[in-house]
Order: sequence, then structure tokens, then C-alpha cells
Amino acid sequence: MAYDAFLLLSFGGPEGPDDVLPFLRNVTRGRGIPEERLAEVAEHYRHFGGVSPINQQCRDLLAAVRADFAAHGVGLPAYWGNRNWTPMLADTLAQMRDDGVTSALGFATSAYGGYSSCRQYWEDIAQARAKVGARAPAVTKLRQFHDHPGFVAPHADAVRSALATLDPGRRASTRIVFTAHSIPASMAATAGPDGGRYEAQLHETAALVHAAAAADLPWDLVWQSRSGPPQVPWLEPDVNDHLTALAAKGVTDVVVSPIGFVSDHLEVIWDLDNEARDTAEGLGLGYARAATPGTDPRFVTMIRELVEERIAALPRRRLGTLPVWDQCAADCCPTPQRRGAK
Ligand SMILES: CC1=C(CCC(=O)O)c2cc3nc(cc4[nH]c(cc5[nH]c(cc1n2)c(C)c5CCC(=O)O)c(CCC(=O)O)c4C)C(CCC(=O)O)=C3C
Ligand SMILES: [Fe+2]
Repeated sequence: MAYDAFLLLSFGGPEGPDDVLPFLRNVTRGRGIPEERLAEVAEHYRHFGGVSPINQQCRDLLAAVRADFAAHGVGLPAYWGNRNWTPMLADTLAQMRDDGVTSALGFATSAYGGYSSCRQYWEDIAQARAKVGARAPAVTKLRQFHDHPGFVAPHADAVRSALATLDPGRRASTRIVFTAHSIPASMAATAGPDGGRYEAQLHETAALVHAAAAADLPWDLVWQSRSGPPQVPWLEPDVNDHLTALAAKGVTDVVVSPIGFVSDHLEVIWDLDNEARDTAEGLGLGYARAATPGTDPRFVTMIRELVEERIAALPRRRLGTLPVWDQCAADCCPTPQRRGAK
């Protein structure tokens, strides 16, 4: 298979106050998210002038990938398209078609499997191709990278740096708290060929980062940024509830490491740097939030390696033992039940 382009696939985010509600409507269309939750999340964006940092983070990553490709003789042009906000994927695919692209390799800014983090990107690709119509380029998504050394090492360094900001005299009562986006329990149960793979991969990443960064300290994997109506079960515990439980057990300090994410977007700078930090301060816990990979050169190199391993059928660099899973089987990671879908 010959590939003639690279495509960065991401979530998208608003870039001004007028974008916030239309963006949120795009994200939640047909997903049964209550209006109150939308209003609350709109407020989070308004704290930052209605601008999510995620699009700029994608521009920065794209620039770093282009420079790295050029330096290493990877001759693929690099494009970028989003699920929920401009540049929308269908517009990018139309541009690619006009530029003569026929078959691209896609890198999604999510390391894990499951519907929201993986299969939905395949659906986005199919829908965007249908919209573009004749001669729409084919897009093959690159593999999940939760255990790639280029993802694990930057997270591990970040945990070490965050730990260094806490009181070393209290290290014995310090704890590492890994977080990822909560998802509905039903989505978690059907993630991957035998279910539960989103949680299993996160558990593996947490264990790898922990072993590399702070093997002497206890750790937990918890969830953040829950959405959806309260009667629908999502993965628990929530990070804020967990901090409360830790404080009650005598933990004095926490490093919070958002291994579920690749950059410091709104879930990180609001849900962790504001909400979880406030919770920790209210409990008298020392708090340090570890950074995400962003444009760490090792992460950028990883993206090139994922491309090269596909093109040349090279061995896959990985630290974990869960099976590699390139594409969903017909019956895994199903689309959640849509409510009010148009
Ligand atoms: C697994 C997962 C990831 C990680 C994998 C990946 O990165 O893809 C992720 C990332 C992100 N989620 C983001 C934003 C939002 N997610 C929402 C809602 C939801 N997320 C879900 C899951 C995930 N989400 C789910 C199951 C829903 C319910 C609705 C649905 O089934 O789709 C909502 C609606 C409002 C609300 O929060 O209720 C918003 C605004 C942003 C952008 C941040 C920015 O702007 O900087 C990013 C990177
Ligand atoms: Fe989300």
C-alpha cells in the first residue's frame, strides 16, 4: 500500500466566545447530554475567553511533525482535520483531494481504544469521505500508542518534575493519581475485542509511567470530566471524590498525571488545574499536576515511527503486553445509543 499524505485527526475546540455553543452542539448532537451540563461546560470555556487551547496545540504539533518529517526524509505532506470544529475533517479531505492525495495515514490525538477515542475517528473519516464524494482520499488510522516509549517517557518525566515541586519531607505520604476521561460504563464494557480494553490500556500506561517515574510511591487510576445524565453510570471514582478519600486516609500530597491526554487542553487546564486543584487545597493536600506530552520531541518522533512502521512493515516499538489492535472488529466499540439524533 502506497501512502501519499499524513493526516492529524483531532477533537477541535472553540477559538472565540461565539464559537462555544455551536462547538458544544457539534460535540453533543444526538448524545443525550443534558442542557445544564452544556451550560456548565460553556462556562468553563468562557473562563478562557471562549478559546480552547487545543487547536493551537494541534497547529504546534503539525509544525513539529512537518519539521521532523523533513529532517528524516519522510516525504509526506501533512494535513490536519477535526471532528467538531474548524478545520473540519471533510474540508481537509476536499483540500487533500484537490492536491491529488489518494491515500493518507491518519494519526488521532488519542492513545487508547474504545468508541470515543478510536472508533469514532473511523466513523468521522467515513462520514467526511461520504461528504466529499468522488475521489475522496482513503484514510487509514495509525495504531493506538498507549504503551509506545515516545508516549510513556514524556509522561514519566512530567511525573518526576511534578514530584520535585512537592515537599520531599512528605514523600512517604505522597501518592500518584493518574487520570483519564471518564466514559459511560456501557462504552467501557464494549471497548475492544473482548471488552474493557480502554481501562486495561490505561491501567497498563499508568503502571509503565509509575515504574519509570516513582516506583516507590502508591498510585491509582481514576476518572475525570464526566458528562451525560446523572442516572447513566460512567467510570468512577471521579478524581475529586478520590482526592477526598485519599485525604481521609492520611495522604498529604498528590501528583495528578493526566495520562488520558496528549496535550494540555481544556479538560486539563480547567478540570484539573482549577477544579481538582481547588478540591486538593480545600482538603489541605499538596498538589502538583504533571504535564502532557504536547510537542515533546520524543512524542513527535513516535508519530514518525508509527508512520514508518506502517510504510516499511517495521517492528513496533512498545513497552506493554496487551495485544496490538489496529482496527476494530465489526462488533467491538459500537456506536452508543443515539438519543434525539437528527
Ligand atoms: C474518551 C474521551 C476523550 C479522550 C480521547 C480523545 O481525545 O479523543 C475525550 C477528549 C476530549 N473531550 C473534549 C471535549 C468534550 N467532550 C465532551 C463529551 C464527551 N467526551 C467523551 C469522551 C472523551 N472525550 C464522552 C463519552 C462524552 C459524552 C458525549 C459523547 O459521547 O461524545 C464534551 C461535551 C460537554 C461535556 O463535557 O459534557 C466536550 C466539550 C475535548 C476538547 C477539549 C478542549 O476543547 O480543549 C477533548 C480532547
Ligand atoms: Fe470529551
